[in-house]
Amino acid sequence: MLAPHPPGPTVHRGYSWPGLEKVSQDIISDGNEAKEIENRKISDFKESYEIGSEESKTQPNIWLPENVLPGFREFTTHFYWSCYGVARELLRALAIGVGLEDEDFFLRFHSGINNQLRLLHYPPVEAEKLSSNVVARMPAHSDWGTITMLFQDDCGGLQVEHPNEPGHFVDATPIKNALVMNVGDLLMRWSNDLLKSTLHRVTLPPIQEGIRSDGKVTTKSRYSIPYFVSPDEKSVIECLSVCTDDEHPIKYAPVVQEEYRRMRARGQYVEAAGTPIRVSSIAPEKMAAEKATVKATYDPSPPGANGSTAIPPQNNYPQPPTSPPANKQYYPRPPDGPGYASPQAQSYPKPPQQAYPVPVQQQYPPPPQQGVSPPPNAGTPIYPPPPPQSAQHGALPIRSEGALTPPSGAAPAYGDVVPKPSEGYPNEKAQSILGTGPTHARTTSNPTAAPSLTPAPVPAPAPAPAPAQFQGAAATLDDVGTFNGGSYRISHRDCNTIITIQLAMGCPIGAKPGALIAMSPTITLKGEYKFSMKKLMASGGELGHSTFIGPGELLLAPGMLGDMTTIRLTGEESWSVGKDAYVASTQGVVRDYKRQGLGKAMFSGEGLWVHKISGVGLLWITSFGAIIRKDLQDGEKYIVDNGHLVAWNVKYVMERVASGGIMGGLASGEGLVCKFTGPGTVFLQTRNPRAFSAYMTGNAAPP
Ligand SMILES: O=C(O)CCC(=O)C(=O)O
Ligand SMILES: [Fe+2]
Repeated sequence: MLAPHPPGPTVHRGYSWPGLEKVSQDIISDGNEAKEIENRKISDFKESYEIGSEESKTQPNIWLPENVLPGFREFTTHFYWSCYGVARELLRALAIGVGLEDEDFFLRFHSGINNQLRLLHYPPVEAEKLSSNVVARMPAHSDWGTITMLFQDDCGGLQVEHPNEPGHFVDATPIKNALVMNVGDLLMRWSNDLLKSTLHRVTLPPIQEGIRSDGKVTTKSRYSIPYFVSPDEKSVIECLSVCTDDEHPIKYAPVVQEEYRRMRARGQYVEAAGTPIRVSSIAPEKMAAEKATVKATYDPSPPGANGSTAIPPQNNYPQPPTSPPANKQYYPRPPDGPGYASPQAQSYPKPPQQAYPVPVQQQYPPPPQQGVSPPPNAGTPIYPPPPPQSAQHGALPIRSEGALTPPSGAAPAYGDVVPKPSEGYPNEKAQSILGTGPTHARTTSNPTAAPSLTPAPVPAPAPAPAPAQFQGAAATLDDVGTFNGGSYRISHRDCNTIITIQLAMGCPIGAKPGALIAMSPTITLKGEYKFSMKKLMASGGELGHSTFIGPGELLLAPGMLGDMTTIRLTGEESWSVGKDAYVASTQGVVRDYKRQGLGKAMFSGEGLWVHKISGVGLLWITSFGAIIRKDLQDGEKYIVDNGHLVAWNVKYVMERVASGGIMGGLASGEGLVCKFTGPGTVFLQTRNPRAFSAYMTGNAAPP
C-alpha cells in the first residue's frame, strides 16, 4: 500500500489490491445498471503489482520506498529488460513465421519502452466459491498487445479457449521453466488472423490442496508473471501484405497503438471501417478499470486504508510519483581495460549519488568474451549483462570498483563535470561538483581523474590561461561508462583512440560504416542504408548506417587520428555534430543530416553539413587531433573556425571571413566561422582536417 495503483484507467502501475480490478468480458451499455451490479457481485480475487519501463513518459512507475524492499526496483527493472531480450527473439521468430523477409520488422515497432510486467498473486480461496462463480480469479479475455510472455507457478488454473471449439477451454498445464506465449490482439491484426489472439482465463485449478478445519477445500495461491509486449505508442498496426490476398481480405483497419489501447479501455469501440471490434478482444481489465472510475466503484477499500469506505478511494491515495529520469536504470559495470595509469585515483572520492548501486560482478554471468564464448544461456538474465571480468587489451592494472563506477545516471563524459575556469576568463562557469578549487585538471571524460587541490588564486587582470582552461586537452585517461544494454570504454586516447563496447543480447548500436575494427562472432551486423539520392549526393555518400546487435564485444574506431568523447542525451537537447565527427550511438539516439546555411544565402556547395542529433542515449563523437570542450555561459559569445568544430548545442550564426587566407579554395564550409552565443557547450578539435589535407597535398611526392 506504499505504492498504490493510482485511481482511473489511464495508468497501469503500482499495487492493485484484491477487488480493485474486476475483469469482465462483457460490454455493458450505458444504463444497464442491473447487469453492471450483477457483474460486480463477482469480484476478482487477486492482487497485482504492475511495472513498466523507467523510460515510459505516459505511465511512470510507482515504486516502494527503497528501504522497504531493498533491491526490488533494480531487480525488477533488470528483469523487465531481460524479458525484452527474449521478446526480441520471439518477435524475430514470429516475423519469419508469418513470412516476412525482414526478420527485424516487428522489432522496429518495439523499443521495449511500452511493455508491462505484472506480478500477480491469487490468494488461497475456497474452491467452492471459485467453481460457483462467487469469486473469480480472472475471467476469459484476450490480451491487447503484440504478445504476452507468461511465467506461472505450479498451481494451475490457466485455460485457453480451443481454437476450433468456441467456449471449450483447455488447461495450459504449467511446465517447469517454460513460459507460455499468448498472441495478443495487435499481432492478430498485423497477421490478419493468421495468428489469433487467445481467449484465456484463470479458474479453479484441477488439483486442490488444503482442507480447512470447517471441512471446506481451499485452493492454494497462484502466482503468475505476465510480461505484456506492446508496440511503441505511436506505432500504426496494419495488415501485413504477406498476410492478405484474394482469399484473405483485410479484416482490420489500421490502428495506432495508443488509440487502440484507449479504445479498448472504453470498451465501446467501433472501428473506422465500420466493423465492430470483436467482443473477445475487449481488454476487460482496462474496461473494468474505466467503468470503475466513471462509477467510482473502486471497492472494497484497500486494506488498511483508514477503514472509511464512504470516501471514494480516488481521494484517499496519493498521486503517482513523477517519472524518474530516463537515464536512471540498470547499469552494468563498464569493461575493464587499460589506461588506468593514475594511482591518485585510488584516493579520489567516489562519485556522488549512487542511487542505483552498480551490481556486483558476481551477480550476473559475463557476456561473451573476445568472440570465443557462445551467447548467454537462455536461462540467464541477458539484458543487460555486465562486461567481462578480465582486462581486454592486456593485463594493465585495474582500479577499484569505486573508481571504475561512473556516477549514477550520467555518463562520465558529459554533464557530470563542469569545467572550472582559470582566472581572467570571467564568463565561464564557476561551479564544480567536487568543489576542489578552481583549476583542477580533470578530463571531460573521466570522473576519476586527479584534481588539483590548489586553492583559488587571487584574480588578476588578463593572466595567461591555466592548463585546465579547456577540458579534454589532456584527455588521455580512459572514458568508461554504461548504458541500458551495455557498457563501453574509450581507450588509447593518444590519437589511436578506440571504443570497446560490450553489448547485451538484442541490444543494438548504430555506427558509421567503416568504423568497425573487430567484433565477436555473436554480434549481428545490419547495414541500414536509408537511401536518398539528394542527400547522398550532397553529403558525399556519407549516409550509410550500420547497426550492430549484441551479444558480444565490438571495437570501433574513427577514421582519423584523434580522440573520442561521449555525449549523453537526455531527450531535452539537440546537438549539431560535424560531418565527420559522428562515430556511433545507442538505441534511442536520433540522427538527421542537415545543411547549415549562411543565413538565407544558402547555395549549392556552400555551408556546412551537420548531423542533427537528438533523442535519448549515448552519442560518441570523434575529433581530428585532441577534442576540447568549451562551456559557454548565458549570453557568452565565442567564435570558432568551421574546420575546428566537432559538436555543439549552442545557438550560432555562420559568417564568412575575409577570403584570401592560406586556406582559399572551394571545399564546403571553408572560410566560414561560427559565432556562438551561450548557454551551451562546444566541442572543438585541435587540428583542421582541411588544413591537414592541404598540407599533405602540398607535400606529396610528384607523380
Ligand atoms: O495469471 C495468469 O496466468 C493469467 C494472467 C493474464 O492473463 C493477464 O494478466 O492478462
Ligand atoms: Fe491475459
